[in-house]
Amino acid sequence: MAEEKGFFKRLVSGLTKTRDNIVSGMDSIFHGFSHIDEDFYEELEEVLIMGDLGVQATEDILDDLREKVKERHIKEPSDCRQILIDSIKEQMDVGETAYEFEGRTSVVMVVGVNGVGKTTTIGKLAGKLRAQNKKVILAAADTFRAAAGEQLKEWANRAQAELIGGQEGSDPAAVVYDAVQAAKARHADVLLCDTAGRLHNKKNLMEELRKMNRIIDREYPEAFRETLVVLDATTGQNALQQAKDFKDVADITGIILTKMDGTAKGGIAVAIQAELGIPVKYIGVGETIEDLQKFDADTFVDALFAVPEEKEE
Ligand SMILES: Nc1nc2c(ncn2[C@@H]2O[C@H](COP(=O)(O)OP(=O)(O)OP(=O)(O)O)[C@@H](O)[C@H]2O)c(=O)[nH]1
Repeated sequence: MAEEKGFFKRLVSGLTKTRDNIVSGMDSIFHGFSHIDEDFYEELEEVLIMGDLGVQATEDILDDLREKVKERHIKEPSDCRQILIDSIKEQMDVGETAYEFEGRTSVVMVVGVNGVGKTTTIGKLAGKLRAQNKKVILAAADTFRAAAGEQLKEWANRAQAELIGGQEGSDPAAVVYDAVQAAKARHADVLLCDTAGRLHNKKNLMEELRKMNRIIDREYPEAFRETLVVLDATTGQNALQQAKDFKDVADITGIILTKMDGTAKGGIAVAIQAELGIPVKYIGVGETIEDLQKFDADTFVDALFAVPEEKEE
């Protein structure tokens, strides 16, 4: 319980810039307007768009707000605050997020373009699983980028996980094949595959991912499967676009949003869940191995709209 409280506090403080960007703007609208009119909705719309909630989610949230204002005969702008909070939660609802792979023999494919924090995130995830006493193997199947393998090796050491790699420029599918054999032989709980994410050639990327998936299907049919996309929250709408692009080429089961600490663009989590219906499973909140947290939309929205002073003890 105390830990939960600490977690919420940290989340509240980590979201300071996002809060300044979205909630402060909203609150000044709720207090600045004396009645609810078109200008009121327009200004709210601007704040939501500027807060990276995305065009689609913003429209849906405001449609819902308009409807409820009408239904409930609401006159006071400030009475809209709670409706808006509930509406954001509703738009983000993707059902209960499952973390089944954490408790089963599984293969987790991790995709994401260079620079988003993919390697760091895989290291953190390996650390998290190791802390649960799982046997973890990492596959360095991002053979395209020089030094990616080296960096992953460091993380593997840190997390005490085993690393299966290949030569730079070698076939990623061959690395995955070797890693699957190792995972089976050593009775690994989770095989985490660091795969390349070069989005400029979607057809090749799709082929590459298909090839890897075929190998896993054939060689390791008993393994539970998960495909996670790593996105950099600080890139806002670009992150949303990347998620869409990856969704086009693979069956994405979850998203990891990195660099949520200190960004003003945390609203992107709303856009991703509302527009794509894919759960954000984890958020990165710093550079160390402990800085990966499970994401829960309701807690996120509550933390975003929390008044920080009130949460201090
Ligand atoms: N503040 C912060 N920094 C992070 C987070 N995740 C990653 N980083 C940093 O982002 C930088 C890039 O991370 P890498 O893991 O090298 O990301 P990458 O370049 O995507 O790796 P590849 O995809 O393998 O090329 C590093 O300096 C990380 O420490 C996070 O959640 N918060």
